[in-house]
Amino acid sequence: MAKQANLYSFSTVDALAPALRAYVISCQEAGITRHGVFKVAVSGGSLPKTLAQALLAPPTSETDTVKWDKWEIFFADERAVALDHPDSNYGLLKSELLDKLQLPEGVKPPTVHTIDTEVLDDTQELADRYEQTLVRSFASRDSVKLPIFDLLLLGCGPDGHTCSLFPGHELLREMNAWVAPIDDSPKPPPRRITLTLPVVTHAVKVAFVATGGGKKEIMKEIFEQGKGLPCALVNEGTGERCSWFVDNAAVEGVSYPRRPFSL
Ligand SMILES: O=C(O)[C@H](O)[C@@H](O)[C@H](O)[C@H](O)COP(=O)(O)O
Repeated sequence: MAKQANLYSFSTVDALAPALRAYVISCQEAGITRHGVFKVAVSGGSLPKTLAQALLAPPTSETDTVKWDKWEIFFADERAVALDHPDSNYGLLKSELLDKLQLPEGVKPPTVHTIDTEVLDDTQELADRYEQTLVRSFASRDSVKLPIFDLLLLGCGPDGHTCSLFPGHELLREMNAWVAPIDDSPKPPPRRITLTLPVVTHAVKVAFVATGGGKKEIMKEIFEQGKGLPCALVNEGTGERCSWFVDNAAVEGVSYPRRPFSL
């Protein structure tokens, strides 16, 4: 039987954060070994806050280092708004994490790939331009069928959506584009762009962060039934390459086996 997603559950977000940090750093090291940089995409929602808690903590050993200068940060999904708009995922990551980095002198900040805000009125063009950004980073679209992120850091919505891939939406069937527009997102704001499912499932590693009791019903559905929910499709498409970092409240009553966290 194919190996399944890892479910790591912690008593609190405070207990989850150090494990998430260790996991991200191990993905960073693998990325640097593979191609000299760490290519990671992040979502919006509550993720940037938890990520900041994990990554802004002081190092506990010599190898426990976030090598920011090697990071290339992309957005797993982004809202079609200006970068300083309160709905911007970039804006959220900036205020929660990027603005708080204390880089030693001479260390360059991470490279952050934002959307092209010149074309906010046209989500197809916005998606196409973001795809071109990916093409430039991941080599030409002709030579690479799909980009391979070192890590995707994702959230899980109360309806089982992830990135801006919503249950039952036609975007789940998109097999060609790397980045797609959506104009009718059920979660506001409606106009967004998102990585497509094949890109998500092609990543070296995928990590979900889901916390709080508000997630327990959907976690039951994802892990016990699946029913074509976007998060379940990611689990199926990635198997053991996928890891869930959750708190106990989010998986109360979920029968899927938890694993003790280890790298
Ligand atoms: O921009 C977005 O809306 C997100 O990328 C979205 O996919 C988010 O990750 C989930 O809705 C979970 O959000 P929470 O972590 O806040 O529940």
